[in-house]
Amino acid sequence: MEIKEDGNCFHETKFIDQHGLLRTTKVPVVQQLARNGLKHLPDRFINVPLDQPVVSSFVLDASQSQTFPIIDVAQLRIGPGSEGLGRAEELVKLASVAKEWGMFLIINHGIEDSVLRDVEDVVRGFFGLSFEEKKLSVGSYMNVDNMGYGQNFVRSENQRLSWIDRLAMKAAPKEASEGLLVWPQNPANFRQVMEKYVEEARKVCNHLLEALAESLSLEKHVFLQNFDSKKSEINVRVNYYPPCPRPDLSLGITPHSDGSGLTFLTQFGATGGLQVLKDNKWVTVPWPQNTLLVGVGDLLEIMSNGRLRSPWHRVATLADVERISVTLFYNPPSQAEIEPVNDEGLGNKSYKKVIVGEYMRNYYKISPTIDKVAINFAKI
Ligand SMILES: O=C(O)CCC(=O)C(=O)O
Ligand SMILES: [Fe+2]
Repeated sequence: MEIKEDGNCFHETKFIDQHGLLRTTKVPVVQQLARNGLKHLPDRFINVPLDQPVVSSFVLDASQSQTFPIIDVAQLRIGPGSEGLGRAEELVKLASVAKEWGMFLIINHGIEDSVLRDVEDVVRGFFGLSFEEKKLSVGSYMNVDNMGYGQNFVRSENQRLSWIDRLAMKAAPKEASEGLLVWPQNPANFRQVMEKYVEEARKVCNHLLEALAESLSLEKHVFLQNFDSKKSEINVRVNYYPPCPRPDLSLGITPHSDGSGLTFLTQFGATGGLQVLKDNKWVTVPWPQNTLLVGVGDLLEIMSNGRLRSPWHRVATLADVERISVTLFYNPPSQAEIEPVNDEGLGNKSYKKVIVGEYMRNYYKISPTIDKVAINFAKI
């Protein structure tokens, strides 16, 4: 089916073509297609092989879901009496789920409900605006960092598209997006709310980086030492997945691993979109509302010399309901060099020293892809 551009409802996006020329193309605003009650999926949005429809994904049953335990962050904190069994057991659970899945759910993380509710309000506020209001509220950028309001990773005129509109910005360091209108002006408190959330999330991530190291019997600072408190980067991506007429044929995000250190996620609205490849099967992550999800990124895989692996994951769409997730990508400063931890028990190093910014540039250059190959950049 041909996609009719409805008034000005398209993302105008720039990309460098294979001859190195800067090109501009227009891609449909998915939310607008859904708002217009689209009944048939336009061909451009078919982004899975036709012989591998998304419905073949696999849901954990109750017994298997024990392999995906929820981590109680309060148990991990060091306080009076916390060196006892509770903390030790929680660290064992953390090591096991992080190694097996590359991602884990957390509760009792210390981020107030009101902070999360405010995030939900501003994000829904933004996506509740008309397209014109959204365009006025925030700029669109399609640079190497994939920022602004638009589609994910547009690289050519004719490429397949994902069933998503996304809003991406750099939240830390504070001056990272100076001069760019990447923070929505509407809702007016968007930036303030998001920055508060980001700083709360940073504390949790720092704590988890220490706990992850400890859970692997490493010195607790070995990962966290790479995350300078002033220069580390936190990029925010709000993923908006409207109801999709053919969830079997169109993914919200195609398979990828995150290029980050740690990824920190919350979701609003429906659950059941995130899937991870496990033992060669796409498994729907059993992610209930009111838990947050933390994922291992490529950079942490490198720092841990592959003891932790960044999971290969994707996002399925849903037929009747919208889903929103907010992803924080927590990275060491882009000038920082990272290398696998020095640990006798690990044997040979499988990854080399890399500069974070160079790793990320390569990651963006070759993503999206059909396999986890970006990490080869750091493999020995
Ligand atoms: O929407 C989700 O649950 C996951 C999003 C994701 O994988 C990403 O933003 O990298
Ligand atoms: Fe991801």
